[in-house]
Amino acid sequence: MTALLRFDGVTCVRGGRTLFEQLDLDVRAGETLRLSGPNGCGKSSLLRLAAGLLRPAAGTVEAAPAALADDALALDRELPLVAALMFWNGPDGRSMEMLLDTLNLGGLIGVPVRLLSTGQKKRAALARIAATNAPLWLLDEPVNGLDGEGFRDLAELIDAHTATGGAVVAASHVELPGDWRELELGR
Ligand SMILES: Nc1ncnc2c1ncn2[C@@H]1O[C@H](COP(=O)(O)OP(=O)(O)OP(=O)(O)O)[C@@H](O)[C@H]1O
Repeated sequence: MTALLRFDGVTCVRGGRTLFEQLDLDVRAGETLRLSGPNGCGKSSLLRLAAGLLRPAAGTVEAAPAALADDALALDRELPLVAALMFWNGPDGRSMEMLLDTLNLGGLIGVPVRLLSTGQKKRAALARIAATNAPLWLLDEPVNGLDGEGFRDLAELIDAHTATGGAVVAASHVELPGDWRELELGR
């Protein structure tokens, strides 16, 4: 199996504080990894390292093309939802119609992004990730704001992604639907 993410002896320092040291990690095609641990232990920082947005203080990070969903919605707030999402629709990305349907966003395609509710924005962020053709999904607290149905929709999206050779790394304080390998930081 191909590794879509590999950390080799990675040390992460932020604001002069060492969050983790000498971390080795492999995430392969078809795998899902949940990052857990207390507030401030470095879960989001690990995702940013994987996305190439942060440099390790030591060690190396190798990653396949990645899509990150964190606090930044990264969708034009003034555009109707479907137009904002189309910006991210990679040439080999999933069909937008199928995505909107899976995430129960079909009725909102003409609504400007800024008017979406918290849970709808979360769904839109997940649609953005899935609209790219990035094999590695990096999700920061993906179920925050989602209702029970959203939880199931996320599971369906992740299953489809891993079944087609993708991988997912998610930082979450709560259990996520499906089978996840777990990495606890800050111990
Ligand atoms: N830009 C920055 N400059 C300096 N320190 C930062 C920066 N961003 C984050 N930190 C610090 O790095 C540490 C880890 O933050 P991070 O967001 O990775 O934690 P986390 O495990 O995701 O936390 P939470 O569970 O609260 O989301 C925190 O102490 C935070 O204050």
